[in-house]
Amino acid sequence: MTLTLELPVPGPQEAPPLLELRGVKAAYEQVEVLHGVDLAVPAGSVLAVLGPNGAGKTTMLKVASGMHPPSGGDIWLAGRCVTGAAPVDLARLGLCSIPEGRGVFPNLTVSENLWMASYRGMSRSQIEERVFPIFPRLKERRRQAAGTMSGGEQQMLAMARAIATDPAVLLIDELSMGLAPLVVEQLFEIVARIAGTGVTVLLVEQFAQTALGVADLAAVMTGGRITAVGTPQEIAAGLHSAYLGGDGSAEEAAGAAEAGETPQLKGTGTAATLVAPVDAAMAPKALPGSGPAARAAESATARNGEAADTTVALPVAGDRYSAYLGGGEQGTSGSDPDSAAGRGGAGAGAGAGQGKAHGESSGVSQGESQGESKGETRGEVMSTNTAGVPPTVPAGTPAAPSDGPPAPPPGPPAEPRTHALAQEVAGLRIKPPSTTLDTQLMWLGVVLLVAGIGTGLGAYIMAHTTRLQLTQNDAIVVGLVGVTISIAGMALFIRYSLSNFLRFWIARLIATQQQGGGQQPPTS
Ligand SMILES: Nc1ncnc2c1ncn2[C@@H]1O[C@H](COP(=O)(O)OP(=O)(O)OP(=O)(O)O)[C@@H](O)[C@H]1O
Repeated sequence: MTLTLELPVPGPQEAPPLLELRGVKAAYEQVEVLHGVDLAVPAGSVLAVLGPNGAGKTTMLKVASGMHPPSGGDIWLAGRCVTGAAPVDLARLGLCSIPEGRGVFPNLTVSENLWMASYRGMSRSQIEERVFPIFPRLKERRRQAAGTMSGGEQQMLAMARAIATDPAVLLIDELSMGLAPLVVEQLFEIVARIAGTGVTVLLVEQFAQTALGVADLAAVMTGGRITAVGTPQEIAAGLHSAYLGGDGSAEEAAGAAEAGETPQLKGTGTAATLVAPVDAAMAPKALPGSGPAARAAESATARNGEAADTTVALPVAGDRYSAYLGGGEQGTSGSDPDSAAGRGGAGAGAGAGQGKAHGESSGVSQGESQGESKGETRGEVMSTNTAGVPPTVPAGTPAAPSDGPPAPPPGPPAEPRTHALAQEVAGLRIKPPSTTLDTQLMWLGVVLLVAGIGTGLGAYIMAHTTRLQLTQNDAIVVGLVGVTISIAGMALFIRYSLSNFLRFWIARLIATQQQGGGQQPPTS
């Protein structure tokens, strides 16, 4: 009898995740806080990790960026295991993090803070040219001490510094911390724009609604583990049923999303509690200008040669709606931040109600121009984008207002920097973790080597001096003992010092060959 096994063959477009945590454990002072985190971030996607206080989100990001050593598991970047790599090396490759609490230097000016990004080889003027068009507010305040700026501006500065390094992967920790909901919304909009340029984003947030609005994928972390992964809709529905005991339907979740207050996950342990209004947390808040479809439209605009409007003026309601329409024009009635917030909430509510966050909610159509009220491209804010697969836009989607210029068809987002990163990461030197015992054995090897040489020399000298006559046989025996000790010492030294060096070069050679014979660079 012949048994035939059909093994699944990966499709040609199935790229490995750009960043992956496999069974990652981490501890502080022997107390384990991550108990085996598995998470894969596809190239070019935005993955939002939600979770209550103390779940381990920050620790997870610290481990991913090399700032905290894992006590188990591995970190993979662009197909290579980078566990143990120094944070500065990962940052040089393009894995940048915006830490909780912003991490700006309060006594330095805005410009001086930005110049810190020059470690990636860019000049000061290049950094400013790159950042100021995106953050005009920072340009206005470039000579101001960072510590005297508002919380939102400081967070902007932290983001600007990360963007200045031309990152491939951005890790963002609690963007919303201590900020007003409207500012949070504006910052998340910038995140969406950054993602639209092909940057892979892993963000952790407690403000579920806004984070889900920009995410392609979402995950929930509780008690040091990832407990759910899915589309933002699935996660929103799951949270809803978990905390309210309802059926988690989108309709139910949508019902109270117009309440307007920013929801927050709170608590510790395996179950979080939601701070009121509970329902508002369930419906992902569709940020105009964010989400895969909007990013695709923006990317298409850039490809078609139009100047992509990357200026995020505050307030930015007009820009947000123009992003949906694929053009660079400002909306006609989008300058009122309050109404913008209201529209966002209403859009999210309606979207969740239909299962895919249609942004053409009544709120929008009331406040916006005729054309925008028909802009069904906004419906895809909640679509899933996995493994670099371009987000799709529903068939028959009108991409522009009927009386306006035809907008370019939405296309795939900008190419993620996967290939460049894969090449760079192949050459990354990872210093293997050396234990105290390793070091001690290495030094023992050195001591034995010296002692062996000394013994051999001593035997030679004694055999040739008249004061202490040794027979030739004695001299040979002592000499052989010395040589044996030297060889043992040399072996120990090589084992515990040089072998790490050799292993690195062999691994690098193999990785380079794999890269050369594998995926070809994308042709644009
Ligand atoms: N430096 C530290 N020393 C000791 N314990 C720590 C340290 N940092 C964090 N912890 C503990 O690790 C656990 C996870 O903390 P972590 O900050 O990663 O959680 P979090 O999900 O990011 O929480 P939050 O949302 O409040 O920032 C908590 O119990 C915390 O007390």
